Amino acid sequence: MGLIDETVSFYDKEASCAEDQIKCLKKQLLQLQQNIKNKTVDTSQNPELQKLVTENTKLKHRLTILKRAIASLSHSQTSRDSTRMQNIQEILDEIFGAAISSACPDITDAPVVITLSNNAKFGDYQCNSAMQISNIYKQLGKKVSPRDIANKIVENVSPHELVDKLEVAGPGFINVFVSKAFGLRNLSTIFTHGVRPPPYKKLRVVVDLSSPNIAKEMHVGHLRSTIIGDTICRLLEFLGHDVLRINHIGDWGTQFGMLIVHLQEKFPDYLSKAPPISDLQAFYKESKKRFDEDEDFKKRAYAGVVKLQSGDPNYIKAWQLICDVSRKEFQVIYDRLDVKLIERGESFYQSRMNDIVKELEAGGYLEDDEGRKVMWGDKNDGNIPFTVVKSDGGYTYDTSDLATIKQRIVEEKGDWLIYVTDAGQGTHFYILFQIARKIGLLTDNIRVDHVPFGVVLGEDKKKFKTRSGDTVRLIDLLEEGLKRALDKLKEKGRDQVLTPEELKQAQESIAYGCIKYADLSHNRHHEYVFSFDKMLEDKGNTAVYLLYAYTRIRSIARTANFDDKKIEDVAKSHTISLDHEKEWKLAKVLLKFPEELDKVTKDLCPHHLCEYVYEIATTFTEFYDSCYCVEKDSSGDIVKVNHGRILLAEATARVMAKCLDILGLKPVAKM
Ligand SMILES: NC(=[NH2+])NCCC[C@H](N)C(=O)O
Repeated sequence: MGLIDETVSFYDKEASCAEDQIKCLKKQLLQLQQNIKNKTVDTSQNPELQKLVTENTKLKHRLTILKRAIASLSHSQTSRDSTRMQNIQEILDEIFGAAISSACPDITDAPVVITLSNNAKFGDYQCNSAMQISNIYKQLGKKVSPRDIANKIVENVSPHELVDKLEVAGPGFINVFVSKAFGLRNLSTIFTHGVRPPPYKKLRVVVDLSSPNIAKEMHVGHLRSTIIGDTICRLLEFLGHDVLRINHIGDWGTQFGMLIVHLQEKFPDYLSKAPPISDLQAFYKESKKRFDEDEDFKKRAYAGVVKLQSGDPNYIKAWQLICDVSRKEFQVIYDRLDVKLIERGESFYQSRMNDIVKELEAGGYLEDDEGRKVMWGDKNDGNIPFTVVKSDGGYTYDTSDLATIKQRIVEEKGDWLIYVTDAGQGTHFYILFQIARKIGLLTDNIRVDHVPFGVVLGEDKKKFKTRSGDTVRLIDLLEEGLKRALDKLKEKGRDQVLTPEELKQAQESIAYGCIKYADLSHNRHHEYVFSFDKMLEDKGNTAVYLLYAYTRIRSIARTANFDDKKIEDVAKSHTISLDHEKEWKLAKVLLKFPEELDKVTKDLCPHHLCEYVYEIATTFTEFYDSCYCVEKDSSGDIVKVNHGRILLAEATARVMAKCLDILGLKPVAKM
């Protein structure tokens, strides 16, 4: 046998030996998997395995403890920041997390379940982990009662300023009572440093909102996107993030071919004299009619798109003229609603679309589909592919969003991308994110959200339309809101009391406030019925109720003749009063502010915040009904002022003001 043969046979043997080992390991693995499935890992047969499993459990456990320690360390460093309110839920998660790890060292990743208590008798928060942990023990063949576990957890909770008292109740609930000292210290930061959220890691967030289309109607769907998107931006800005508010207007579609050619043919001197196209919708309809009926025109329109997209100066000029008309109309709406946006429409991405198409092509991602170039996300999930290039070589909405996501990640260095559109575009964004992951653009450290919302219905529960069946013009809608708000104010006789200027401010505050709030207070996933009558009611969770409630709270300090300066002084010399049951109840609602913000940050559903601000208003009424702040005698002279309560009322007003501000509502001093 030659040297080569010998070597070959040696490696042959090695290989078959390795193969045997693999087979053996596979068998063991299979056995193990089977055992795990049957939840009866019989390690007693194999002491080696048993050792490994124990070792593994210990390691995992140490890892959990370490992770929690790191989290609590980094948190306690920031939470010692005495200039901000703290998130109670988060603190409880941490201290109970640590206590549970110590109490149940034999369980890895034991569940830490902390909820708000729905009955003050049972404390303010509850830890409900013991029941679940008892079940886990049961599966492991150990019988431990939830109550025993709960007691053990309580023994292991290290003392914290937040916790006044812990109580084991019922089958094994742990009731947590928040301490007044903690409450007082937290609420006092409102006077020393203003209403501030707990610290968040600053992120670069790109929010795509509003995004109407040039020359087409800006409809209620765009209004929803504007309102919901604006609130999300306001929230994230308040949390200290760096937010880029992008208005991705549709300014580059094929409709421009027909619009421009129609403009050129109807107003040949458009380059020197501004064409009368202020009614752009009518102009759009005219050109669309020609486009549909006249084959020749259609051809010229298609050629027009090509000219525009290749940058022909005359076409660009015409395009700008048309865009400007729409732009001005949009701006009127944004100004009225006080929404700030950066316009960056589809046209911005023209060259970037060329680039991304080239990249996808080079990466071998594109498939030919009857002349179209398509790209799949996950082929197995039943969705259709993206059309990246049409058969005529043009790009699509899909292509433009591939460019937006790349631009926002690569150029804007976004840590978090948010797209606010109607729910009908859900699949589009689902596929977009899949593709972005597939090409390595979207990585795990970047958060992306499509924020969908349901359709707006009329009171007849059908699609929101005017009586004649046309889409409702937003400007008309806002005008009607103004008219109805004024009627409401007059009905209450406010026109007799307020100055014309005050009346106008109240009218605008109510009109725009109620339109925004009606939208925001509904779970955005559902459709909602647009009803001026409902939104202008002054009872229940409406903007009108809240704006009135807020003004009333603000006026309390005024009755005591306290101005801002005086309140600052009082805040230095007195403490917020928390003794009365209703005072403490109100205070605890205010203390929830950080966790309410956190909730909205997680699921981007603003209705949580609406429910919260409503809770503040109703709890305040309860407090005010049983606790006097300013006492006057029969002649109206002040006989007693309760400084601590005025401070509590003022703290309430400030938290409420912050919530209203995030919701885009503008309270006025008098209404
Ligand atoms: N990047 C985006 N796709 N943003 C949303 C655009 C919305 C689109 N213009 C429409 O009216 O439906």
